[in-house]
This record gives sequence, C-alpha cells and structure tokens, in this order.
Amino acid sequence: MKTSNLGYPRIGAHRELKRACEKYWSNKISLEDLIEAGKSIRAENWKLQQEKEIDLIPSNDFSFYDQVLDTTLMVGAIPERYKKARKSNKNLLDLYFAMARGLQKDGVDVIAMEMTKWFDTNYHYIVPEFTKDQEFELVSQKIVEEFQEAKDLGIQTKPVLLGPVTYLLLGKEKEEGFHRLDLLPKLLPVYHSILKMLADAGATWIQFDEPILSTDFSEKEKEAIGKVYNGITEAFPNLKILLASYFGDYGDNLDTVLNLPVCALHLDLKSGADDLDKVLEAGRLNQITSLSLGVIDGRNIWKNDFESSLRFIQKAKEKLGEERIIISPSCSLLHVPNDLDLEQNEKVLSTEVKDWVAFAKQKLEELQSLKILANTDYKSQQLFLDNAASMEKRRSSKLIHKTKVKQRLEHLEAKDYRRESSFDKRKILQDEHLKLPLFPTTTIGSFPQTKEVRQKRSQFKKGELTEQGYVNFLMEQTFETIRLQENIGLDVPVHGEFERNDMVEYFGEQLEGFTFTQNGWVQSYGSRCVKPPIIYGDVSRPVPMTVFWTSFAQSLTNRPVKGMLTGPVTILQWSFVRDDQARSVTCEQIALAILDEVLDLEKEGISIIQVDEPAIREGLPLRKKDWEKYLDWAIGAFKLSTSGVKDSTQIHTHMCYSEFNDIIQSIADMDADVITIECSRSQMELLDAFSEFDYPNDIGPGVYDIHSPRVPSEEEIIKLLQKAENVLPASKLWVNPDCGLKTRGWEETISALKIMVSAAQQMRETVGQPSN
Ligand SMILES: CN1c2c(nc(N)[nH]c2=O)NC[C@@H]1CNc1ccc(C(=O)N[C@@H](CCC(=O)N[C@@H](CCC(=O)N[C@@H](CCC(=O)O)C(=O)O)C(=O)O)C(=O)O)cc1
Ligand SMILES: N[C@@H](CCS)C(=O)O
Ligand SMILES: [Zn+2]
Repeated sequence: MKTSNLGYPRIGAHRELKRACEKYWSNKISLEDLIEAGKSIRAENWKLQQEKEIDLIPSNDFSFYDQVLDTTLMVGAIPERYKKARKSNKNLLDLYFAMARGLQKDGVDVIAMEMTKWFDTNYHYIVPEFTKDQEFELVSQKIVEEFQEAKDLGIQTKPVLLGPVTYLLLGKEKEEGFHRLDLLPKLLPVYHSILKMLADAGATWIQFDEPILSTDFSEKEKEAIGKVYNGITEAFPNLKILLASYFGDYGDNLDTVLNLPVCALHLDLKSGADDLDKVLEAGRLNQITSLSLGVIDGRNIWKNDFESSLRFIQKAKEKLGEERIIISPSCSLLHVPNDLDLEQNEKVLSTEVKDWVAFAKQKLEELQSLKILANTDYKSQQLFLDNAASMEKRRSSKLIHKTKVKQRLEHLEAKDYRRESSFDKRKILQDEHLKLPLFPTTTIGSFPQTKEVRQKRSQFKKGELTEQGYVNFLMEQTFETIRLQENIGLDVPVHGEFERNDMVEYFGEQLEGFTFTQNGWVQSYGSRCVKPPIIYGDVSRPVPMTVFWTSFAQSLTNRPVKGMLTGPVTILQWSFVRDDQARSVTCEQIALAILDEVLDLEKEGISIIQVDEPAIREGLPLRKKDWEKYLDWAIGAFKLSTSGVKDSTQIHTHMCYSEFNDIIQSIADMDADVITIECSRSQMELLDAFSEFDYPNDIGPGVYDIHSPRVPSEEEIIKLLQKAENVLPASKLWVNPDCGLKTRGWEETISALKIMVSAAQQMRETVGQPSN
C-alpha cells in the first residue's frame, strides 16, 4: 500500500508567498528574492511530506498565482493583448502577473484575464481564453524545473498536470465559430513535449488532474478523455499515469474512465463514496492497476474517522490486494490551512474543539497512521483507540446542540420566506422614500483595508491598543469615508467595513456555534487569503453585530446609508461546516441569525440593507440533477433572512466571481429589490442573460474591475453602461464597481469612483437618446 498526496498548500505556513508576491508587486523586493521565496516554500513542503513518509509526493502543485494560469503559460495560450507586455518584460513571471492582475506601466495598459470559481470551492482560477485559430507552444517549463529542483534535494516527486480536457473546458471561446475542445489536437503535442521532458528527467509517476469528470459530460467530452489518455499511455508506456478527479463521483463518466489504460485511478470517497463499490465490481478495473482511495477530506478540517476510512480500505484490499491500493486525501490540500500546531491560543480555538480537527500537516499524519493501521488488526491499536475516543467526544459534546435554535427552526412557516408585497408595489414605496436619481451610484461595501487598518486591528488583538483607541480609529475612518463619498457624489454611501477582518470571519466571530483560528489561512486567489471560521454547533446571534457601525455612519449623512451584511449561504460556503447534520439545516440556522440583524438595522432607521451572497453560485452542485434541491434550500435561506422587513425597506444583494447565467431564475426568485453583480471583466456578457430572461427587479452591473489596480477611463464605463442600457431599461439600472474595494489603495479608489460618478451623471443626461 502506498500513501499519496494530491497537492499541498502553497502559501507557506506563515503566508510567506503572499508577503513575497505583494512586496515584489510594490517593488520592495527583487525578482530573485521572489523566486527564492517560492523555492524555500517548495523545499519545506517536500521535506515535510518526506518526513511524513508520503510515497507519492506532488510537485508543480506550487504556483505564484494559480495553477490554471500556470498551464496557460506552459502551453503558450497567451492572449494577443499581452503581446506588448511580453515584449517589454524580460522575464516570464512579469508577463504571468500582467495576465493575472492587469498592467498599467511604461506605456502598457492591459486588463487582467477573467477570474472565476474553481468548481464549488472558494479558490479562484484565471480563465483561459481561446480563439478560433488558437496556436499552442511550449512556453513555460516550470513543471520540469520543479521536478528537477526536488530531485536535487533528493526527493523523487510526482509532477501534477492539469489535464488537457479540464484545461480546455474551463476556458472560454473569445470568438464564435468553434468549440474549445476542437483545439485538443493542437494542444496535445505540447502536453506530449512536456511528458517527454519529464520522462527524460527521470519522472515515473505523473498525476493528471481532470476534476471536470465530476461534472455532466457530453459524448464529445467522453471521447476527448478517451483520446487523450489512450494517446498518452501509448506514447509513454513507461510513465505511470494517475488520473484524478475530485469534488464528486465519476457518475456517468465512470465507464469511460474505467476503459482507460491509465496506471491508477483516484476516487474522491468524501464526495463520491458510491464509486468504490462500482469500481470494485468484478472485472471493471480493466487495465487499471491501482486505486487511489481519497479517504481523508481535503476540503474540510474535521479529523478523519479512522473506522470509516479503514472500512473503505479493507474493502478495497480484500478485492484487489494491498499492493494495488494507494491512500490519499480526497483532493489537493490547497483548500485547508497549513498546520494545527500553530493554533496555541485556547481562547481562540478551545482545546475541546481543537481535538476534533486536522489541518494539512495533520492530514498527512492521518495518512501515515491509516497506512500503519490498515496493515494490522487495528481495533486494538492505540492509534485507532485515540481516534475513536476523539470521535466519541465530539459526538457527545455539550457544545453542539441548542434546543432553542432547533425549536425556532421547527416553527417556521411559508410566510417567513416571502416579502409582504410584490416588487412593483415595493418599488413605488421605496422610490417615494429614497428619492434617488436615475442611475443611482453606490459601492459594494468595503473601502480600502490599508496596512494601517489591519495593523491597528492587529495591535488591538494583541492588547497593544485599547478597545477605545481601536474604536476611535475606526470611527475616524468611517467618518472620513462618509465625507469622501459625499464629496465624490455617491448617492448611496456605505460605512466602509473598516471594522471587519473578513466579510465571513467577522460574522463568524460574533455568532454562537462558530469558532475561529489564529493562523488558519487558505488561498482564495493570488496572494489573497481567507481564514474560514469553523461551524461546530447550532448557530444563533446573541447580540447585534453591525448596528453600531451602520447607525454611526447614518448619523453622519442625510443620504441613505446602505447596511451591509453577509448572507447565510455565503457564510456557510466560506466556513468549514459541521459534517454531523445537513448543510441545509446549518444554513437555515444562519439565516435566522442574519434575519435578527436585518430587523435590528431596520428598527434603527436603516432603509437600504445589502445581504451579500457572492457564494450562491459557488455552492451549486456540480451535477445538474442535484441543483434543484440545493437551490431550494439556498434561495430559501436568503429569503428567510430578508423577508421580514417592511415593503419600503430596500433589500440589495451582491454577487461576484461566478457565471450566473444558468441560475438566473433562482436569482430572480431571491426577490432582492436590487442586485449588484460583477460584470466588467466579461464586458457585460452576463446582462444578456438578465435581459433575455426579463429579470424583474433592479440591477447594478459592475462597471469596473476591482481586482486590478488599473483605473478605468470614463469612456470605458460609459460604453459598458450604454451596453447595459441597450438590453435593460434605464429605470432598472444602478451604477457600481464589480465588488468591494477592500483590496485597493485609496488613490486608485478615489480616482475610479470619481470617474464612475461622472459617467453616471453623463448617462442621466443622455437617457432616452439613442446611443451609438
Ligand atoms: C470577496 N471574497 C471573499 C471570499 N471569501 C471570503 N471569506 N471573504 C471574501 O471577502 N471569496 C471570494 C472573494 C475573494 N476575495 C478576497 C478578497 C480579499 C481578501 C483579502 O484581502 N484577504 C486578506 C486577509 C483578510 C483578513 O482576514 N485580514 C485580517 C488579518 C490581517 C493580517 O494579515 N494581519 C497581519 C498583521 C497586520 C499587519 O501588521 O500588517 C498578520 O496577521 O500578519 C484583518 O484584517 O484583521 C489578505 O491579506 O489576504 C480575501 C479574499
Ligand atoms: N460587502 C463586501 C462584498 C464582497 S463580495 C465587500 O464590499 O467587500
Ligand atoms: Zn463581491
């Protein structure tokens, strides 16, 4: 039996990668320093995995920004607009960062490539762009270099490649008249060149990630998988190919993969447990020699239940024999924090809850233990007994169940899930009350979280700054931000979210049933990380969470301040969720806690309340057959959290980072009075869906990309607004950025917002006139 790992967190135990990248981007360190930082993280990860006796240690799981963008650079799918950046940059890394973040420097002005959710996770990848005449060429040899780098350290690794079918399908056609899968014959030679180089360098195992196999496939897609892996195994008979899909079962694609001549097949037994029995049926493995059993949850932080994992392992062992079994996490450990040993403050993560969880390093130790136990009569082993005791302590803990919360859920009725009147009636009342101009301008909530803001919070948390000192500082920031928004001319100001570390963690910290960590960072995109809270028990809201800051901001202005909350589905999706009850139940508990807050804000005179739900699309199951059930409870939870308000209170929601076309009906069912939505990177493509569908309520399509420091021009914004006005009536349109401004600096924020407001003013003057 072998142990294997599919990928290790690459940000470093103390977010070294984040710090190095951000310093490099602001010219504080050299390229050599940045490269060195990457090298040292890789070495540390490989050595740790060697120490934990992992047999198949991954390489090329490291990335300076994103593994999909790495693949784009590897195969040379560099969009035309970066040609100038390519010429002006001597090194590939600068070109790579220009593609990820856009570039405005030395006469080059290019926007970034689109970014979207990696399957149903909170990780974001850079979307490949393809043209009809797309050519591919081997540009980056990163995978070979990193394999060699590990080898030089005496560590034989298993290079990880994003499979060509997943790579193409995750991309977008940038012009009409072709399907991206048609590019396969042109793409495959580059993959073959890379495999040849890896084979020459001494690689034995290669991991191909094809998570797209967890989604619904057409016949054409099945054929493509067949072609790719038959071709590769024929061309490289000495390479051992491990084909890995994760985040679900193989479903209808199982027959296709079982017919492939690959050496090993990975099963995600955390989200596709049924696959094991199917695969073990006599004769079904055909030419596949080994099974990789993903028994350890690569996406959640709960300690592995050895009893359940060993049952899977024993079953497979009985049918196949020990030598054909590989045990592994269900997917890359990219999605969990690095090391639980760094959590040493009991006041943050109590000893009781800490005993129930495992981070990446601990998951490697679990693999090590499972390998030992699987080869013994495990029931009497101390390793096993300790694990069983932890499981039992969690099951019977008094921390988890709250009768009051459960009773409140039992008494919910249909009327709790809908607004009193229809949108048309509400809109009349809201217009009368708010008196906003056409094309009202607003922002999505957060303003720059500068180093100073984060430092003050850090000092307060460490006890170096008093609570009063911290609150005074936040009040000053809020005061100045309200004044600034008035000066810029924004119609609906916000308080700025300066008091929040993160839009989910902040709420988690104030809700019962949640706990959090000090160092539980997980990469969200590029250098940006999040520290997801842990939901371990029944959820409730003991006291108001945001009323103080929103009311304070409202007291500073006559304009209507928009209250700012995170919605129940997003809180659920961006937390580590308890696995001892259905997600839908936990979500409903969170919805009631948010409802309490919404009603308290309304009571304090706040007449616009935004309940952000950027993660609604992300939570959508990967297979269509499971959508309805999910959408039912997810949309239900949003409605539960927002429906108790008066007709005159305007509910906004906000969504970003996803493609929403396929759930437009459900978005309409949310019945938010206004939805602000990310649109600019896709040049308002999304609005076609809203218009075709005849979306009934008001919409604020994002008019500029906030992920890039680039300041948009007024013409650009006007063009986008005209595009919007062509497909939707002006009376429905709001004007706002794509998302919150927390990652931006003040200078670019102020410039961009001034331009945005001026563009809205121009639009007001031209309403009704044909645009050209
Ligand atoms: C909107 N998005 C979000 C997602 N998920 C979330 N959970 N939250 C989101 O907002 N998913 C989709 C998108 C992804 N986008 C982002 C955007 C921005 C970030 C981000 O800025 N992350 C920050 C960390 C935020 C945070 O929690 N900060 C804390 C701790 C700050 C810190 O690092 N402190 C220093 C000390 C301070 C100093 O001296 O400088 C330290 O601990 O070392 C806080 O503000 O208190 C990031 O920096 O990556 C994430 C996802
Ligand atoms: N209100 C949040 C939403 C981000 S998705 C913000 O502005 O940062
Ligand atoms: Zn957003």
